[in-house]
Amino acid sequence: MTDTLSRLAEVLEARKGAAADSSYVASLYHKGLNKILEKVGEESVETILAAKDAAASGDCSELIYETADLWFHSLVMLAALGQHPQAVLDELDRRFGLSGHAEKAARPQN
Ligand SMILES: N=c1c2ncn([C@@H]3O[C@H](COP(=O)(O)OP(=O)(O)OP(=O)(O)O)[C@@H](O)[C@H]3O)c2ncn1[C@@H]1O[C@H](COP(=O)(O)O)[C@@H](O)[C@H]1O
Repeated sequence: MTDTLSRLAEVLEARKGAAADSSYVASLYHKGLNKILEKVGEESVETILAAKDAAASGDCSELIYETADLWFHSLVMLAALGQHPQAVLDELDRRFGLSGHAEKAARPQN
């Protein structure tokens, strides 16, 4: 699972030097952070709507598709800000060893 994130992170990094019209990710970088954040917002809403539909119909295929779009655009956002997905996995690993109250107390301050 983490191998997929690593390979995708490598591709996202490589797209930083690419021409705007050469790929979708390159075009997002050229449009800038606001466009990337707009896409994260759009995909969040689409994921929520797909979850509501999945709960009503029992069919989760659209929910999986939209969640992949949301994860992907979140990775583009992190890459645009110089962050690797490993940082998020490290944070989840850190929380894994903490109980609810301890986790809140131990949250790193920015
Ligand atoms: N995982 C993805 C991925 N998921 C979703 N998308 C794109 O995200 C867009 C989301 O759909 P929308 O309809 O919301 O977007 P749109 O209408 O194209 O764009 P807007 O003009 O509305 O912003 C689609 O164009 C999808 O093709 C992705 N594009 C690329 N990847 C990965 O990123 C890698 C690099 O992609 P390129 O930079 O395109 O080579 C690829 O090899 C893939 O592994």
